[in-house]
Amino acid sequence: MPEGTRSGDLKENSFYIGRSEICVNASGERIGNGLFASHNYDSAQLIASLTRPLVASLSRERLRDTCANCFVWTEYLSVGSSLYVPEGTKVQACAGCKAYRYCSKKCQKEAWSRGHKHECKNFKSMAGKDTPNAVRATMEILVRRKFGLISDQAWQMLCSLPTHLEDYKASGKYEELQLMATGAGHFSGTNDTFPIEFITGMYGRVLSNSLTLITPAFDPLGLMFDPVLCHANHSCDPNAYIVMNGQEATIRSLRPVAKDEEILIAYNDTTNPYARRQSVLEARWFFTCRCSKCQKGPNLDEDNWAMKPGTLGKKWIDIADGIIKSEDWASQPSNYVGESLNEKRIAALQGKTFQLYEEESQMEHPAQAAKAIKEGMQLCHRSGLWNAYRQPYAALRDDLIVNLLTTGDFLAAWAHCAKRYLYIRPKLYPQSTHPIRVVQTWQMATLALLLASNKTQVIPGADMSVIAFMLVVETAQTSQGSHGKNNVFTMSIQRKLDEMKAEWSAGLGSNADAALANMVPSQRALLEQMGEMVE
Ligand SMILES: C[S@@+](CC[C@H](N)C(=O)[O-])C[C@H]1O[C@@H](n2cnc3c(N)ncnc32)[C@H](O)[C@@H]1O
Repeated sequence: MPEGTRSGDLKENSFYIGRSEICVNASGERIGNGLFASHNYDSAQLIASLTRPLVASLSRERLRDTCANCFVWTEYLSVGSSLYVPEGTKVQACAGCKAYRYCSKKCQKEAWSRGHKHECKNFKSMAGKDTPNAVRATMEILVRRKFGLISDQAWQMLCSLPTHLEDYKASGKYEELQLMATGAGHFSGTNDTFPIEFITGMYGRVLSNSLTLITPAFDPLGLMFDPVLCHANHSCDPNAYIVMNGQEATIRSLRPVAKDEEILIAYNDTTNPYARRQSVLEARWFFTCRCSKCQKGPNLDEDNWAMKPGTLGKKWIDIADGIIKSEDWASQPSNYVGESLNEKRIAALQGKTFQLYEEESQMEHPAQAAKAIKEGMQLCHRSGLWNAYRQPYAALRDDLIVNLLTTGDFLAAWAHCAKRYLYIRPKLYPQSTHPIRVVQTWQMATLALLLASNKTQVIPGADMSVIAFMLVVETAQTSQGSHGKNNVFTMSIQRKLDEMKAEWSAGLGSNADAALANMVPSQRALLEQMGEMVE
């Protein structure tokens, strides 16, 4: 792809596509394209904005409660999402296919002219079939191209993305790919337009290049596939990220990006240990990551254990040996720690915690999930091996907080939020404007507001309304950097802050600012004590 290529849908022409510096093979040859900055950017700046990803396909779970056009999610929202979704927002099924739902006539009309008019009957004929979203996305691409709704430029850019067909063949998944592609061609009525080999390649591109479609609060909704966004390569030490604002997708800088530097985002959780990151990237995207972080090997904070392998207690040695004997995953590369028996034992315990984490993330029932989360966290804590920030301990705690909020155990949720706020997030997300850190702090602020309104006594002397105010002030500032001033998430926090300031002024009069400033230091000190309430 020549330098200077731009997508027609871009609002800002602030990057170009060129030969990637990070996509290299073992001999250092450049084997792919990537996005490069056309200007210098400071951290927490907008690099580019797209009115809408070319294709966005909701997951099965979100099809029933999310607008297929503007992606507003309407039921059982996360704390982050419930901030900006107007109460009472509902979605209604398309009368034709009954598969897609829309929150308004306007959204339905937009989707209809974007291409749904050509695919509605296809989805109707698939009623009752549990079609994966990558197949639906492939069908949409094929239909829209067939009817001239994807420009030649966007099409060429899509077709230049790697299909990874050879990798699918090598991993024994090619036949399944062909089967799905045959279905996509048949049900979209495009098998007269595109040969099956081409459709298989396009399906391979969707599987290995699509990004996660998210809400502005980073809740996963499905996948997106876009000629520009999908040219961004991965780094475990990214300089940028994608944040959504309704339909709009923006690329923002996580740290300063120099003109002509490659724009790199994270495809997976970069807080995971080295071996885990490598194997996830290999399995899902078929590459060996040689980013600046991976080049340092398993020697960074993410790989630190809280104690030496040889000092593991007898009980844990027995548990680990039991796992090694009975479970295949104990010796998988993703759990690799080292060659000695003690390191293999640690790898087995690590494998167990990741297994529990992955299982609980799939569980729909909060009580079941809570059991697996607690088991995983106890293993991390009681074995003495894990620092609070080492994965999956930190991720289990994140899920525990959501679980406790769902079941109404607000005080326990608060204790874990305080622990995370003080001891975990500065390690995992050192930038104050890191979007995950900002969303987590907002979750904590909402909880503080709730505890304040319930007049919950967290610890003696604590005034949760002051603590809530401090957290809302913090997120109002940091969300401007993480999400941008015009993002619905940022604007809703700002509105909340204005409301709170008005309430404080009504209560304390013209001295409100000075009185609050007086209370903040002692409440901050109490908040630090709250970080010690849980293990
Ligand atoms: C979304 S595409 C990115 C654009 C792609 N590099 C291209 O040439 O069009 C994802 C694919 O890019 C490659 N890729 C992305 N990040 C990489 C990295 N850090 N190292 C090696 N290959 C990478 C992998 O082939 C991956 O499946």
